[in-house]
Amino acid sequence: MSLLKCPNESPEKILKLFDEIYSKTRIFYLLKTALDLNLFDYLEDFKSVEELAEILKCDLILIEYMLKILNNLGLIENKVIDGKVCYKNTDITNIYLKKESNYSLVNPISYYFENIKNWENLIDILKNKYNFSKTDSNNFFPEVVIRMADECKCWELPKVLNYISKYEEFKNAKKLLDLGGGHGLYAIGFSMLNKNLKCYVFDLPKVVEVTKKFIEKYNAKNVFTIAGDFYKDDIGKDYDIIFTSYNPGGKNPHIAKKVYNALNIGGLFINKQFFPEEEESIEDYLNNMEWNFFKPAGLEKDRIRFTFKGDLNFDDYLEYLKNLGFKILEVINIQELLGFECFGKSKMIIAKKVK
Ligand SMILES: C[S@@+](CC[C@H](N)C(=O)[O-])C[C@H]1O[C@@H](n2cnc3c(N)ncnc32)[C@H](O)[C@@H]1O
Repeated sequence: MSLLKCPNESPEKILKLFDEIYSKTRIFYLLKTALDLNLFDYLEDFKSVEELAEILKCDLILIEYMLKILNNLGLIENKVIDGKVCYKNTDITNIYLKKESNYSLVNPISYYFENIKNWENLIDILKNKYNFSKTDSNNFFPEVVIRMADECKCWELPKVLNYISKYEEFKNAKKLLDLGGGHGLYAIGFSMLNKNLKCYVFDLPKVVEVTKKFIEKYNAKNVFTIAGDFYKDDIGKDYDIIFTSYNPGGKNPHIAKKVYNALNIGGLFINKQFFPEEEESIEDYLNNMEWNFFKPAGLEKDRIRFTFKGDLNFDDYLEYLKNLGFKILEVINIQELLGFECFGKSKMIIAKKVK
């Protein structure tokens, strides 16, 4: 091996790949630390680096750099006050990154910090050294739905509620089912928009215990829970609206049939789901890998993220609904409704039972 001769290809690509990824990973852990320290809760008003380091009991130089980085990321802004550089949250940080804010995303974001541990253990997961089927869906979902509540109430929930409230069928409805409703915020919101509506949240027994707490929190007098498993149990009948959002049965023909049977003629089936149909980007591959890390009992996951055994693809699902006796009134692209895309592409189908 000669020290005087270079290999045929430069190492630039390899070194840059690792360097770029390392930089992003450092930012990831820096953000985690900022949230762990509740740093943004202290930056509602301008504070100097010294003041903040003192409050947090942290190293002055390191805090100074941390603030410079957060400033660079657009999460905080700076101003010189009495000759000292001071920092405070930008508006978006005040809304979403303070623990105590009404629209705090701190809990949903903590999902990333939990999940990254799986990637640290990837070799064990790949070699199946971990038993990732230990938990079942009844124990797995209560925590998930609390996170989803915090997340949806920031944007998706009000957008969806207001969209649906325009429908005459909604205005005239008396009985609504939120199937796999989890936290129940959709049902609670619907009951606020139509005072004559009785709303039922159907979900697994341990999840409805969480739903009840949200019902109490929002003092929702017209919202009730039904504990059950929608694959096995009766979901009730005589509904004017059946709403369902991101539930594992949302692309399943048997659940669609149950919904059809439980709806009144003229009633609406409103189904908001991810319909992942292509797998092409590195993000898709990563997400699908992650989806396969973990298989709670009671959930028949399929290979692609957000899909389950027996699911239909989007076109076949619409065809199936039409054959059952639904008229498809609208398909809404959720990312257009939200104004941005995150977590993948989802659609909301609004179908009317016509026969
Ligand atoms: C991803 S969460 C969606 C929660 C809520 N609908 C939302 O969009 O924010 C899926 C929900 O389906 C419920 N679920 C899953 N399997 C179920 C089953 N077999 N029977 C009843 N509910 C189920 C979960 O407990 C959870 O509340």
